[in-house]
Amino acid sequence: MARESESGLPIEPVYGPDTLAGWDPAEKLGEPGAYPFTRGVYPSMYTGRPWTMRQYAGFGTAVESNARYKQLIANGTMGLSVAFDLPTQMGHDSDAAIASGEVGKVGVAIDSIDDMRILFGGIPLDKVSTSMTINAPAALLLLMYQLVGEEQGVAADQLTGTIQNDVLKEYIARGTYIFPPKPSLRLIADIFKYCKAEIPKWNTISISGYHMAEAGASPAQEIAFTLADGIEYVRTAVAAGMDVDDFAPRLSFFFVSRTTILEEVAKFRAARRIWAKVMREEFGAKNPKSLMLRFHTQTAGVQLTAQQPEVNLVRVAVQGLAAVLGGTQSLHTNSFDEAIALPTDKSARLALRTQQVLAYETDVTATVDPFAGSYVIERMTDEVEAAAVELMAKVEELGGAVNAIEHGFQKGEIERSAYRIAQETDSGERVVVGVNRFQVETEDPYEPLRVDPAIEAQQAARLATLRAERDQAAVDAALAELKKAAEGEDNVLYPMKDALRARATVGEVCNALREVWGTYVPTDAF
Ligand SMILES: C[C@H](C(=O)O)C(=O)SCCNC(=O)CCNC(=O)[C@H](O)C(C)(C)COP(=O)(O)OP(=O)(O)OC[C@H]1O[C@@H](n2cnc3c(N)ncnc32)[C@H](O)[C@@H]1OP(=O)(O)O
Repeated sequence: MARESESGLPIEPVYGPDTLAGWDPAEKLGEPGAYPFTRGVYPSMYTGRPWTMRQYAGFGTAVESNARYKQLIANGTMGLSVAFDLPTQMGHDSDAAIASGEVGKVGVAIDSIDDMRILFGGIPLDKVSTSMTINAPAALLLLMYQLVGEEQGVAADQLTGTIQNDVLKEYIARGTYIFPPKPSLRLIADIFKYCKAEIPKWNTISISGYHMAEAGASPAQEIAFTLADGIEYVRTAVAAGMDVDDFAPRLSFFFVSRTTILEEVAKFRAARRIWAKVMREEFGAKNPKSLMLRFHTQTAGVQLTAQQPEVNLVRVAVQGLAAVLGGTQSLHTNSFDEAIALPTDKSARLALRTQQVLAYETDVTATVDPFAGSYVIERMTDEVEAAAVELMAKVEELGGAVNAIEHGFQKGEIERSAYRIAQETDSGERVVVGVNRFQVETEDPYEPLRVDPAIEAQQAARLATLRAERDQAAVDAALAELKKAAEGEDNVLYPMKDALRARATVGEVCNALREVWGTYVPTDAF
């Protein structure tokens, strides 16, 4: 009997040559590194260079996070990935009333250029690529990174990295939005233009399905809604006067990797094929780099369990393997204790070691796209692609990603899928080892890492010093210029950079924009 995949598609007990009757490898696959990029974005893939091992980290103050980054680099990590605390993500200073209790909790607290300088102290920005998971205030953090680079003597055209900058999925699944869709999209177009002119090697956005998947989206929904968001961004930038080949090579993506290896591999391959077609056929992109869907992967946090947490090491290895077999460019493997608390030094190291085993002890990196031609993988790739394309057509019928968000479409679909998963887990139909089967009577005690609550007061004291020391008139003048640009059509990033250089804080800059653009309030249907 056929089993159902996570996307609700059939998985037959046996596939054979008939499965691929009429299937044309030239059309469906092409060569690795060539249209439609099913087999991967680079001709040599990991035989030329392994994926970037990029562990998401950050907590407490810039001092603690800087120490963690140095430890990760010493252990062999290949790129940095910064987690910011919620106040920073929402554009509030650490001493704002609304920040109370959250400072430094889920990531590092960054209030100003002073914190950013400490965060990257002793880390040469021309040698490392840095991803920053920041959305509504993405422009601010990017500019502060550029300013720190300037202080280190690193020219902007030498900087490499990524800002997440994907506000549409914040409305759908993640929640750290500030402004309404229209000014948010305008800000994103300003970022694309600024990077093209000033920081050309920067990946300007990481269009993310990960959080939708964590909220319950199936693999087909995950790629459909993510690619639909991608289409909205491309339309926005084109409408703002950019040539598609001027910004599309620097778009990047971010997906989850679950324990269901076969469907995940199919998903990654299908996503590449859909994006290549959309970019060529709908947007007329000519540069092959514009057609390449490059992506980061994080292993599925939602599949980790607080029960028997060491079992998560095994899950993460399987999930990481799926990402590598699917051709990811960059990977974060979760730490086994992440269902309980922030990773300790040891668990963060073990997570990285998992990637190193995959890269250097297995043979899956010895040949490109090892699953190509497999009856089941090629069939599933076609089926996930068809399911995703169908969902993307529904988004189009609703008028594109933003209108569909305002109708509550993506959220509703994801919630239905999440409900199905919860029901299957409750009934035992979906086995979760250690949770609904193979439990133990008593769990081993576990001592999680805790963030020191005193850091909130420390950050507030730093802010008080900063406000006393800086040239307030210069800050006020720069913020006034920023507001003027936000009211009109000038690129806001240039006056924003002047304000940040003058030591305006994250909260002050975001408040200036809030005054002009307002804030987003979800609609009832949402
Ligand atoms: C859950 C949590 C939350 O808070 O909610 C989160 O969201 S955490 C979210 C965390 N997010 C992230 O960490 C996102 C990470 N994203 C990225 O790093 C990027 O956007 C990425 C996916 C495009 C990967 O970039 P990367 O620099 O690591 O890797 P690339 O593939 O671009 O490779 C780096 C350079 O090496 C070259 N290169 C790589 N492989 C090959 C090969 N086989 N042959 C020839 N060249 C190659 C590339 O062309 C590129 O150079 P050139 O550039 O010159 O072409």
